[in-house]
Amino acid sequence: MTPDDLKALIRTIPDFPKAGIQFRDITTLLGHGPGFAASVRWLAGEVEGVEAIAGMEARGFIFGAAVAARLGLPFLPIRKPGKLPCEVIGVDYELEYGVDRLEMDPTAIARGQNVAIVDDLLATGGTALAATELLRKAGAAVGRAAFVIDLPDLGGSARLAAQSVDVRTLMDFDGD
Ligand SMILES: O=P(O)(O)OC[C@H]1O[C@H](OP(=O)(O)OP(=O)(O)O)[C@H](O)[C@@H]1O
Ligand SMILES: Nc1ncnc2[nH]cnc12
Repeated sequence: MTPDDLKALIRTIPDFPKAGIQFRDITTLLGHGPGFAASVRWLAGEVEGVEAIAGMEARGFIFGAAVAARLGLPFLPIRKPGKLPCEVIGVDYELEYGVDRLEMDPTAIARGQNVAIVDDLLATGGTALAATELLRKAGAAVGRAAFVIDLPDLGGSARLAAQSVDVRTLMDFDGD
């Protein structure tokens, strides 16, 4: 399947979760077996060579865990607040339509371990930057991040690049 075939599987819902947001919904891609498989294959190819995959709750778990299993790598869940039973480190952040917090177990990775971030979508980059900060605090080397969808108008890709993260995106939606 081509990137255009995969893009055609994304559903756009206007004014969700707030007025003015064009919500790019992956539910329809996940519901298409060959499309989901092709997306996971593409993501895995972009991050091959790292030692672990980190994914952000919730949609990052879907793609991140599938990529980690495909590559035979550990998967590191970065969670929304209050979910992890252990001591955590956390970061508050802003995203396209709100504010939130991410937490992780700081003992989950070895110092210097080369970790790639995988998520469904990159918008302002708030989520991925918070994950990068957390992973680096825990001692990881974060050099790469891969996303199915980029919203380039919101600048996340440039923000991550400024933090020395090599960003890979399968498709973009720029105001269309
Ligand atoms: O680049 P940003 O502006 O930070 O936006 C991108 C983030 O927004 C969505 O997650 P959301 O917080 O909506 O949570 P969900 O995965 O639980 O749906 C998406 O899955 C990304 O993680
Ligand atoms: N426009 C958007 N569609 C889907 N998920 C998002 N996360 C942040 N912005 C989003």
